[in-house]
Amino acid sequence: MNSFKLNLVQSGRPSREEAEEAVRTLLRWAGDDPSREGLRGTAGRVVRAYQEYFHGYQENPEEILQSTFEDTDDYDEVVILKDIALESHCEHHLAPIIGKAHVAYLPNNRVVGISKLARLVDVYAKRLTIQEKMTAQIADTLQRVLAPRGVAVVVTAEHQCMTMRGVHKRGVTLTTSRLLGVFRDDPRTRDEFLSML
Ligand SMILES: Nc1nc2c(ncn2[C@@H]2O[C@H](COP(=O)(O)OP(=O)(O)OP(=O)(O)O)[C@@H](O)[C@H]2O)c(=O)[nH]1
Ligand SMILES: [Zn+2]
Repeated sequence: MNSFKLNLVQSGRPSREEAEEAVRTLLRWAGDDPSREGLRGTAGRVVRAYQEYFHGYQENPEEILQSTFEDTDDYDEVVILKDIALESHCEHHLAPIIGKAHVAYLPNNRVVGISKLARLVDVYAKRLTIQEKMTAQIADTLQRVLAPRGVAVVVTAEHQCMTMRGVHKRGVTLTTSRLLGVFRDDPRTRDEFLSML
């Protein structure tokens, strides 16, 4: 989502009290009484949890990648950050998506602090999404901002909407990838990346 669309979403944002009331409505819909003692604080907790689950809407992924280092002694090999824990939610059922992301790039003079790669994953994961879109967004943003010689992103995750409900299939993982630049065009670089995973 670009910043213009993001602002539109934000300007229509309900108040915290309205969000809590919506949670109480869902609790009544489930068949319970939101005013009973055990549930009295639940609406507030759920809204605070939503702030965590969806904090990616408040962040600008391009800003995260702004601080780069150029003093690398001409380092020109693949940089790969593996096994980045990924916590997201599907946009169809608001159910958790739990998995891992692997992010690689081949620098073109500039490198970025490795924590920023993990932060970039989080920005897109902490929004409502589907895995294909999240994978593409992570890769495309890296390519656009750092302009490296190539980018590769692989995400493997389990979708709770397939385990807790619906088709009820446990232990199924979905793998998605986006390869750009040399990772797409040069089989040796692609193989090197895949063998490092
Ligand atoms: N491609 C893709 N599909 C997803 C992702 N997350 C959830 N889905 C799927 O989105 C689909 C939504 O399908 P619908 O038929 O509209 O919804 P539904 O009736 O709840 O579907 P079931 O899950 O089959 O019960 C389901 O097949 C989900 O498995 C994702 O990240 N990528
Ligand atoms: Zn889903």
